[in-house]
Amino acid sequence: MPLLSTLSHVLKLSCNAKLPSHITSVPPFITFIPTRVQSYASSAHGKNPSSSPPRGPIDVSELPTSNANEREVSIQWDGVTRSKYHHVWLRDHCRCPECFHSITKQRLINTFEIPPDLEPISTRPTPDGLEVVWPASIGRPHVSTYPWSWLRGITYSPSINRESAEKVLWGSKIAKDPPFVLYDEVVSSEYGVYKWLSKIDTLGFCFVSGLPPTPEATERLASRIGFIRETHYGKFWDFTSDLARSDMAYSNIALPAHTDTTYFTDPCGMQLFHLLEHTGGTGGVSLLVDGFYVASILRDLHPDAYRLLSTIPIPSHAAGESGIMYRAAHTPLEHEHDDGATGNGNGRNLRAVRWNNDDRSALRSVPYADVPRLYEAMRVWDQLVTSQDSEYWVQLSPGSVLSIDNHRVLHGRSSFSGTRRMCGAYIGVDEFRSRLAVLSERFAFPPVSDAMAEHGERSVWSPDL
Ligand SMILES: C[N+](C)(C)CCCC[C@H](N)C(=O)O
Ligand SMILES: O=C(O)CCC(=O)C(=O)O
Repeated sequence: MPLLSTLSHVLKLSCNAKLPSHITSVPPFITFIPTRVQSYASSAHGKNPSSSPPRGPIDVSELPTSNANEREVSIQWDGVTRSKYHHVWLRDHCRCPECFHSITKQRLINTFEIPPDLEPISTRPTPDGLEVVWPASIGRPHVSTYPWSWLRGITYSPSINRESAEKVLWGSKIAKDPPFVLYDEVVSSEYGVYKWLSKIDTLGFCFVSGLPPTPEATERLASRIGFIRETHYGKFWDFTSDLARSDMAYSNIALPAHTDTTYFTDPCGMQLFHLLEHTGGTGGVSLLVDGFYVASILRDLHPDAYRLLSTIPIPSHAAGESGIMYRAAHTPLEHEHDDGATGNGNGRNLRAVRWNNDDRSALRSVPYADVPRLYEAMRVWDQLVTSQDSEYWVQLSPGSVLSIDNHRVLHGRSSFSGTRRMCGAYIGVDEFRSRLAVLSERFAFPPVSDAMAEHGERSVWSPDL
């Protein structure tokens, strides 16, 4: 299902807001977009088309104009849009074979030999880009040419909103049409993996259906993303309620909505769950909650609670085994290098949700005055997480894998009786993002870069470098 129709469909599903008074009825094809749906920039991949540079060669008659002063080069893109680039920045970003390794994509130039007061001998707009001639530093002048599309896409003055693929937030109504892909397509084609990972990147989870109900098929699926992340639970896990590991996941009690491995400084990025068997009992229903959706509600309705959960690190531990003592502290709401959440509480660059109240350690370093307010903030957060509007309960079954973005979607389960066997694996967030970024170079639209579109190879001017 194309993203747009997914978007409108999911928005319809998650829309609980009342219609504005002037709208008395909405034809089925029109989607009322609740104010709460925000796009969260993720550092995963791709670029929002609106921030993408102009594609392809520029018509010579429409070349941008440029001029240089003692500090920077200004480029006038059109009548109203202008960008400025410091000379030292331009020289440092030369990507000719002398300054940048075309195969390893690593810098060769020594940044710190560039004179801080460097000025170009000349700058000239050309059909291939901005040509800059630098004074001789090693015997002869150095000529750099910067493609227009690269300069436009990387402009930092003015900076552009580099939102990547938007996140589509959801509530309980996602149950009507949850995202899924087919196992055969994922194991047989790169495009199938791209579809799968794109859905996880956009929605935070995705089912993969049509698997053989075996650990082997599940492990094969996990390896389509990258290497499995081994932890103190082992590499590929196959578990039941026998307390084989000293963690309540290895029991039959209910687990409230949480994210895993909050006790790691780098919590696992993805996890796969495959229910292989449940006999002789009931329960064990799985729970999913979109942490980004809940955070958007918290930010709009309880900004003080949002700010507290964005600024106070909460400690967690894993200490069930005598030879294990993992400890780490994270703010439950973690942002891109954005001080918005700590400053004016806008927090529009939410990067991750870290929440596991059962694994939380003693609160030992919260300022006295903040303790009551922090408990109130956690209570409000918990009320939103456990609300009917947020909770998506789903009964897993053999042959279908649940894959989750553990930096966004909380998961849990109801208690159960009988014999229940679950297998799965963790994947590192960087493995997930790298795999999706590489697939996006081939399959994303619009193409990530002209070189990829034209030659199918990664250019030194790739906007992701
Ligand atoms: C997934 N697997 C059963 C292997 C481990 C579960 C770990 C659960 C732990 N309390 C946490 O939240 O990280
Ligand atoms: O048993 C389940 O369905 C989920 C267990 C769980 O929450 C976990 O392993 O983190």
